[in-house]
Amino acid sequence: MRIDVITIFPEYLAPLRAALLGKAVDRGLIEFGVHDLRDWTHDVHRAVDDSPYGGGPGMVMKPQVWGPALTEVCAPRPEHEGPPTLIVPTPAGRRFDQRTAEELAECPWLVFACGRYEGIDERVVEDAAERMPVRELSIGDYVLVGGEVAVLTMVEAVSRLLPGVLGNPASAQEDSFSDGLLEGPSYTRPEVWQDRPVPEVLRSGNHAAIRRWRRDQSIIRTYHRRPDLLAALGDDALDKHDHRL
Ligand SMILES: NC(=O)c1ccno1
Repeated sequence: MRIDVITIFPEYLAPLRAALLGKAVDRGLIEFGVHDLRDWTHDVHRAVDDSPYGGGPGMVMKPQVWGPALTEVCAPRPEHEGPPTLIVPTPAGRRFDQRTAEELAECPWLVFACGRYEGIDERVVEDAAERMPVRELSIGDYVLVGGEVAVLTMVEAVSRLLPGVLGNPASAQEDSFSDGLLEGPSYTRPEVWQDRPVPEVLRSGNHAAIRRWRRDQSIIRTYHRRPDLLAALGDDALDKHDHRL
């Protein structure tokens, strides 16, 4: 997978080259390109924003800067048959969740456009959508100062799903949300800590009972913390879990 990020703060994306993601880059599983939007400015002040039409607070990012930046960064690449998928992080976007991460993990090339201020002139997205798939996505119902932190979140959620990135692929299959439920509690040594023992079933060696216990804990935790996820699953899916709350 190739991932390009366009931003006015390239240094914000430094974590992309650390830890797990850095190892994935070193192993050639992911190719990153980080681009400074100001490289496409034309004036001495390297301005990327201007006042909003219609008035109002804040500034809007200029189409004459974003347009050429996207044209160049999204230009056809010999190693990719088609155009990239353009992701625009915005609080006004559709919700980014585990399903979205799984969908994006299937894309061979992603380009992230990090907006700042009051966002990017709407015509930029409209124009890009004529040449490539565009997804405006939100990582949650809150407003960040810019898209960079959202990009780091989405890139990590997507990259960890790529074959070979996680040491044990089963980890991604058993994660929270992988089956629409929250992951249950986990334990490791010692067997007793602060007079709190590890649940006996986990030490029983009875793998069928352990699977059932973990499934029960997952459904109970989801019921108490995210009942909306249970509602979204519906009864059929819960029956699959063969559980009584
Ligand atoms: N909630 C978000 O994804 C977001 C992106 C930029 N600002 O907020």
